Amino acid sequence: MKPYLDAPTSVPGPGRTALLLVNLGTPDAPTSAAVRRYLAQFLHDHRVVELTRWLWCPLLHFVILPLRSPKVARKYATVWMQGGSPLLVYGQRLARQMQHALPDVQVRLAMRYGNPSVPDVLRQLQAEGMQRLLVLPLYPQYSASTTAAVYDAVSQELATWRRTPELRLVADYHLDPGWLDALEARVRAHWDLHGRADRLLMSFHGLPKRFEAAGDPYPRQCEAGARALAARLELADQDWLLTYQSRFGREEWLQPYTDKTLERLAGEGVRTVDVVCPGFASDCLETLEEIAVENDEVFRHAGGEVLRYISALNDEPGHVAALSALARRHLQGWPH
Ligand SMILES: C=CC1=C(C)c2cc3[nH]c(cc4nc(cc5[nH]c(cc1n2)c(C)c5CCC(=O)O)C(CCC(=O)O)=C4C)c(C)c3C=C
Ligand SMILES: [Fe+2]
Ligand SMILES: [Fe+2]
Repeated sequence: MKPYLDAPTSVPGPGRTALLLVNLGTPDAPTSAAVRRYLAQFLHDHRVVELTRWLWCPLLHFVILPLRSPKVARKYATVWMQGGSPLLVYGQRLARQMQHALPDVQVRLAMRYGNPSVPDVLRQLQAEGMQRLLVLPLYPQYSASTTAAVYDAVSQELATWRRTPELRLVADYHLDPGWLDALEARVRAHWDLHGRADRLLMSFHGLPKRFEAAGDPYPRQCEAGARALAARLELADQDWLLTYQSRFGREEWLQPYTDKTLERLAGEGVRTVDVVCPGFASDCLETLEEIAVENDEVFRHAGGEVLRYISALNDEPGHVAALSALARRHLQGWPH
């Protein structure tokens, strides 16, 4: 029998209720070794890659990690910030702002893969006397590959505790009015500054098409959120498009693909596009590099003139307010 991690005998600190924000994760450094460590953890998760390990492990260890790690490390180096990876830096700023908005709750950020890890942060909270835990995965749309993987990490850690906290898990917030308000304001602020492009592209992280057939609600939630945002922005059908980015591997992913759509639009004579990525709570490699650099090149190479990337909500006051209000609602009925 595995020994359980015992609760501390005296419970210090004011916060009995904790809010754990969890994002996907990121390497500790923009180096090949650090990226390899991170990708190895990420791509071993059965929620992310469902292939049998007899097949996947040799491919991962002998082909994907050696080839991909140095390449991806070079990309991370181009977006790296003073305090680390953008995903981590913006996440920490968001957590800090939300702590101000929720002073009676201990607000922490963890990463599903890499650091600060979910087990490490949960143990810190346990040492501080946590009795109730609300987990808010920073994914507006639910997917088994992201949201459920966060649930797994939390429950795997709590399975080793003798005294577990009361637990609530947020599934998604893809139609949350406060979150939509923040997104709408973000796009309108961009338009006020730069004017409107010919099209607004709403680009979401993709998923193998197989996930949709298996019942993952992700694509439906992306569509519903995109339609709601378009309605708030008073866009006509021909003025906006929903696309999926960040394909990984050879199989078919959700379509239409972002890069192919940009090529097509340029070919049809569209000169300018604004791109917003409503599935990313924080800017990261997939927005700052893949959209703002790679897809900008794709669009211009195909004859487009300007691709303007509209940054993620990050630690904007509207985002802080929306997620804090959302957390408040989920905390209802719990004493602090
Ligand atoms: C926002 C939702 C996300 C979904 C859904 C998602 C699914 C998914 N991703 C991969 C493979 C990779 N994703 C990578 C990076 C990455 N993915 C998300 C979000 C979602 N992924 C974020 C926020 C990030 C950025 C991390 C950062 O540090 O900036 C990567 C790593 C980068 C690379 O090697 O290209 C991979 C790999 C799969 C296979 C998948 C669904 C099954
Ligand atoms: Fe392996
Ligand atoms: Fe991803």
